[in-house]
Amino acid sequence: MIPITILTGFLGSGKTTLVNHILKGQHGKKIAVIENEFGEIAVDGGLMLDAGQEIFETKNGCLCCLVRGDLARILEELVTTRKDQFDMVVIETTGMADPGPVIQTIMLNELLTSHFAVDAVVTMLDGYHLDRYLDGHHKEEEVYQQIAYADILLLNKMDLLDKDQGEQLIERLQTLTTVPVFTTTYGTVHLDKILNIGAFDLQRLQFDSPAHSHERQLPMVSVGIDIDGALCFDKLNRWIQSILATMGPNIYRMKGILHVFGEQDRFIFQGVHMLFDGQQDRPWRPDEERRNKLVFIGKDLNRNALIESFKACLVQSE
Ligand SMILES: Nc1nc2c(ncn2[C@@H]2O[C@H](COP(=O)(O)OP(=O)(O)OP(=O)(O)O)[C@@H](O)[C@H]2O)c(=O)[nH]1
Repeated sequence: MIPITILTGFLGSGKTTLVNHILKGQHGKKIAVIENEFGEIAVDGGLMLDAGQEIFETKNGCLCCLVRGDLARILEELVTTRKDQFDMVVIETTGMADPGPVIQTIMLNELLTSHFAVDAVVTMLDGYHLDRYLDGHHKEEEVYQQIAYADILLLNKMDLLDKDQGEQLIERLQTLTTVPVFTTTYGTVHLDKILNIGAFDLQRLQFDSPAHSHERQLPMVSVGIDIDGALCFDKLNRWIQSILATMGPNIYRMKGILHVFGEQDRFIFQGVHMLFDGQQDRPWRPDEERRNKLVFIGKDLNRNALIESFKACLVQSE
């Protein structure tokens, strides 16, 4: 049986960072990684190493693919046409999902159950924002669900916490679940701790969320922008400052690949609430269309204001 690891975790917790760690690692294992994303515009494919086609091979021989919806089809294709090319699978679920439907997709399909076995649900947690998601006004049911489903927890972003904060979070997690908690920074974890460990426990599928609440939560929405044209860097900077100041608490996740005027390199930006990171990336390829692709995921986002204020950063709008 081929083991499947289901990697889950809330928006911006560090799942894609861990996937890149797996794809880059010289671990000698043949791993097929399947990415699944939420958001109007697919950005993760562009942020992953060597993305470009539906299934591709990375430098260390891992297979990788990007799925929007049809998980069963991709797994069937892997097992019927590429079975000798990998010996384990990692599925990265969207930050908004509880992993239940992914597990069901596998377990209710005869072809899949004859080849695959769910090995573990690994849940990535954003240590920096975790308290916020577990408490009060900003409480996120999905985070509780992802903890409840987990066979292993990875408490990530330890670089942003001091020792006491880290210990307090671990203690808090131990009141919610009995599974092992490993701490990570940028998803760096020994793969033997999370892959092919035989930790999956079907019982966890029937849990009652300890945090089930009847408070009305605002729905999570996504706003995608996909336009051509070059951006004025100064205007872009001011725009980012202003959206962080006005919408930061409501922006759970933002990410994009941008075309900055006069630059040969792609500009990548990533954000989780007020934490923002923007940097130059690899050069645009000659055959690559220089478009600006961004996605915002959050609550109570003003779609028109976001789109129109972004368009005002294009050079031709001066
Ligand atoms: N400081 C710090 N930042 C991190 C760490 N891990 C990831 N990040 C940053 O957090 C942001 C989100 O990381 P991703 O790996 O894209 O998170 P994700 O869970 O795949 O996000 P989704 O797109 O919501 O699925 C990026 O800017 C990362 O560089 C960490 O350990 N420390």
